[in-house]
Amino acid sequence: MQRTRIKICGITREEDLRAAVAAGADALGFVFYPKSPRYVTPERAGDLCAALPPYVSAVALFVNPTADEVKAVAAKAPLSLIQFHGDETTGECAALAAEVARPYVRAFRVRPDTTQDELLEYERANRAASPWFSGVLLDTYVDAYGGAGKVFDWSLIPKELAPRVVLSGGLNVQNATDAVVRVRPFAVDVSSGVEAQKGIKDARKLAEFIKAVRAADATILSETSHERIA
Ligand SMILES: O=C(O)c1ccccc1N[C@@H]1O[C@H](COP(=O)(O)O)[C@@H](O)[C@H]1O
Repeated sequence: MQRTRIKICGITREEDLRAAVAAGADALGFVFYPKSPRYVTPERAGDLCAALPPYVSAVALFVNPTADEVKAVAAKAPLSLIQFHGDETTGECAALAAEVARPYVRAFRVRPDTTQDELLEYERANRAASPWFSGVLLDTYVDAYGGAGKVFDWSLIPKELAPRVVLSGGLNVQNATDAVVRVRPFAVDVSSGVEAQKGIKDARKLAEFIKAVRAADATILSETSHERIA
């Protein structure tokens, strides 16, 4: 069993970046969607990324970007991965990622009537579309693009897809352990659940969130080693 990877999204300040890294985050997200309260300019992201140690990834989150916007970010900040979180098409994501030669995850915003077949087909089609496609991120459908703090029904996630997905949408200190034990995703992504206010992280919530995910990892490990012995 691998440990669950953790991304903290919506970093706008160096002290939050340092707190997330100190707490054990694997990846940090920078939001390049001007309407978000967590928006940072490409220049600001570049400055913040200068404080990143090795082996911690920088993720660039876009909502319906132009090629020039993606290129401007790639030129200013050392991003490892793109997160497309808007209404981009499969082909647009593939073309934009190829243009800057970066892997990407693509958000699917889950509705109450989303089917398991729809989610499996979404992953299949994206994987077929581009060698830069890295995986599906599942968020909750709301009347906005993201960072809304709303949970969706995790039982909609197909069992065979779960080990490859990034689970997001309304995760927080209270539900993180349960989310990981129930879904067993590859990674989790949190933004508003570890904030003191919009765009400002809370160092204590960050540390507790990461502890809660690690507690889930320990539970899963002990369950799987019991299964192996039995
Ligand atoms: O964080 C934002 O401001 C944001 C804006 C536009 C699209 C996505 C955004 N964030 C992503 O939304 C999900 C869920 O966030 P939350 O934990 O429920 O607040 C997450 O993947 C963020 O990366």
